[in-house]
Amino acid sequence: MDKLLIHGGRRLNGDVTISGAKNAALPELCAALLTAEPVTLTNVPRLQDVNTTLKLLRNMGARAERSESQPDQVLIDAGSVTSPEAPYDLVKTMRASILVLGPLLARFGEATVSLPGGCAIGSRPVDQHIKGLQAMGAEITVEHGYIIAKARKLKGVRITTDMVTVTGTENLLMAATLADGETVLENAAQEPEIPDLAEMLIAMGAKIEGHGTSKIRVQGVERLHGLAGPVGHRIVPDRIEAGTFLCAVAATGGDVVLKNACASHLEAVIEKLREAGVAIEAGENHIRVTSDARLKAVSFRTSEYPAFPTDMQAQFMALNCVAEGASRVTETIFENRFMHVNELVRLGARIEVDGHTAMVQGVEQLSGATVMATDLRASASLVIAGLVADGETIVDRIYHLDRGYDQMEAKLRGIGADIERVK
Ligand SMILES: CC(=O)N[C@H]1[C@@H](OP(=O)(O)OP(=O)(O)OC[C@H]2O[C@@H](n3ccc(=O)[nH]c3=O)[C@H](O)[C@@H]2O)O[C@H](CO)[C@@H](O)[C@@H]1O
Ligand SMILES: C=C(OP(=O)(O)O)C(=O)O
Repeated sequence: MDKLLIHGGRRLNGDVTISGAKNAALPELCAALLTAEPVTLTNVPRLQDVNTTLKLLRNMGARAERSESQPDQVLIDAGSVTSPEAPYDLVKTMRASILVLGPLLARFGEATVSLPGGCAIGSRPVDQHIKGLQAMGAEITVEHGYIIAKARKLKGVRITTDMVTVTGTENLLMAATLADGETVLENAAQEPEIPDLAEMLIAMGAKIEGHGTSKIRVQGVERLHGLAGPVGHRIVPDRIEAGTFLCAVAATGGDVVLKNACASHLEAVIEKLREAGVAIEAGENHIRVTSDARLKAVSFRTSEYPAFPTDMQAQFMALNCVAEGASRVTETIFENRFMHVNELVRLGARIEVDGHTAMVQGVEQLSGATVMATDLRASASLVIAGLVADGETIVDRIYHLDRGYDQMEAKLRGIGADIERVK
């Protein structure tokens, strides 16, 4: 099993290119199921989750391949889908597989999708996806661990989800594009990946308004067309990858330009970094981060976009571990997203958890050790901690990291980190 071997203490300098967003790529690959014509996506990150989605689409009979000549481009042709099914073997490795449910049901009138299990960060039910599709007229049963959904034709309705759900909004949005009449999604998620998905659907012929706000209106159309051409739809930059690099440079010190990064999608994180003493210059298509002195600890609370993202909680906590003073980190989205705490403590951090809150007392220095990654962003926080720790850190179980970061260790090496992948 691959591990990362890190020798801490190097400053980071230079520039690094941010990849396309995992959380936009996954729904957008699934959106290609809404049409029988080919769809091209560009700026597709090289991630295990993308490979899993491509496998899932091929398993249904679609053509889904990465271009050999242009590796950030993927072509999907769902004209040949024969089996609208997502089996447990593929779904269990990636919760976002649930995103095939809406598109399959809307286009084929049926779908059989394995229920995703819980995961390290929480139980993560999909009841809102199911309730929304039922409101649109689908008959849904759950049998033998599978969601079995049928609908001759989905119908447009007003849906108010009980909470803000990102993939729930995406599933219902995709389903609504081919429904009969108007669907209004109230309490919709506003994460930048949703307007990006909506723009792709609009380019395919969908009629959508209000994306990026909490109320999305969709007028169903008879059919969607493909998105051919060399660009097709270009995936928005990954704000969480960018935020992770900002935290890494903030922690180690240095001067780095993130290219292909969108500062306006990271306002809450950038504000907190500035509060900590990090200099950030936000350009049109880049972000420059400069950090010299020891940072000040900063308290924060995760919440739905545009507030501080839960997907940045672990990485920012790593920063607080070596900052001056005490901070309070409150997680409001997932019930169990402090799995990194015990591993950070093994590196010498001082953290106490009480329910949804972690109290972090900054220390002057962390000391390298072997630690275990438990989920995607927990892994990233351990990498950041390893980059500042004294001596050698080994981060084990990095398959979590490979799920959502595009060549993280190569990118970090490119800006001066001493990090390598070992068996
Ligand atoms: C592929 C993708 O985009 N993943 C992101 C997405 O996950 P995901 O879409 O799974 O997260 P949600 O926004 O749905 O979850 C928000 C909260 O709602 C709860 N909930 C959600 C749906 C539902 O039917 N019932 C229910 O109770 C969840 O358990 C959680 O407590 O948004 C999360 C919150 O920003 C991010 O951490 C993930 O990186
Ligand atoms: C929790 C995450 O992803 P997923 O929803 O794919 O598990 C994440 O990206 O941090």
